[in-house]
Amino acid sequence: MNQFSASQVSGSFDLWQHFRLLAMRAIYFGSGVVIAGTAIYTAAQSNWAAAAALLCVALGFALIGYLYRNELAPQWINFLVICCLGTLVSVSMKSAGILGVYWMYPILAMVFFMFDKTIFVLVIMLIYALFAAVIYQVLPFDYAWRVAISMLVLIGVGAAFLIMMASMQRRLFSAAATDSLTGCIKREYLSEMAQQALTKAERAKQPVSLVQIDMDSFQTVNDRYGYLFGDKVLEEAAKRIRSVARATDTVIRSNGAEFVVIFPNTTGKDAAELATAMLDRIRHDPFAVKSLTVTVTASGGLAEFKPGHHWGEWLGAADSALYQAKSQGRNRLKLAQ
Ligand SMILES: Nc1nc2c(ncn2[C@@H]2O[C@H](COP(=O)(O)OP(=O)(O)OP(=O)(O)O)[C@@H](O)[C@H]2O)c(=O)[nH]1
Repeated sequence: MNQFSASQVSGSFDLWQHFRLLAMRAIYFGSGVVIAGTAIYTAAQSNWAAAAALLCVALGFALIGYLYRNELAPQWINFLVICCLGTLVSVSMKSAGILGVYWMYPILAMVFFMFDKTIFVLVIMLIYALFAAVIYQVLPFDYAWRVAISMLVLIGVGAAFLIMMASMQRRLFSAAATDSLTGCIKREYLSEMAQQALTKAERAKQPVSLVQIDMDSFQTVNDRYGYLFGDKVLEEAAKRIRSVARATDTVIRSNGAEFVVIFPNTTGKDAAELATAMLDRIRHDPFAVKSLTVTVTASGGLAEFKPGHHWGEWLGAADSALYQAKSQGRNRLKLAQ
């Protein structure tokens, strides 16, 4: 329908992924610079072996930052990075005691940007468990429990921030992608929605169908009853289409008086039943605005996706079927062959 799922949000409008990319670049280069500084400090104390090791780590960070400056690094690289930082801080705790604690907080904060939500919880729990074990070993109990609790607070605040970001992003996407007249998704997102539906269907080896619904002789409706009346008809027609669509279906206003409905996990036969119900809902009850009541019909062209086809061919097949429906007298549904 016109609600947006998390996967739809993860399309072109993914602010969080963009923000993560910027943050990760800063994290890799920033960590590289900080570790290089520590290497210089260590060298100044004539601890050459440790200084050389730190310098290698710093160069490694800078290299990852450079290689992944335009895309997010794979999760396993981030996992190695976080393990490396965790180990450095744990070792520094052993030698510097409580001074090492100050590095634990930024590392915990980094985890929020480094991992996809699928493994984020696991990684943050692992890192927290490591840090908690080290602080309980190194610090007196009175310090250790306070530090452990303050870290939990940081994780809680970070998690609340992530949840708020996700909800804000959904709202922003919804506002930007919704057609103000009909409440359907705007035509600009049609190809993206079609491609997403195809990718999911191919991955899950499921059928997927779409129908293109076009209001019949809409120019005549506008000419006879006025453009504002036409607007009300489009608004109401979209509501009727959505009232038949299931929660998983996507309704897009693909043109002036035309809608596309994508039916995931639905064969052409089952989609035809839904599309017929949509056309019935449009034609059966007259559209009423003030004292004016007018019966309007619509035509539909339906196509089930054929494996190996391009999404453009899929839309083209539905378009040809719609053309047939129009040329055979309108007010009917045609299925693509
Ligand atoms: N009221 C209103 N009309 C619109 C809007 N967008 C497009 N239209 C009108 O919708 C009509 C679409 O016409 P067409 O689809 O080309 O042709 P038609 O008259 O519907 O005829 P067939 O499609 O052949 O049945 C045009 O007259 C457009 O001006 C809109 O937002 N509001």
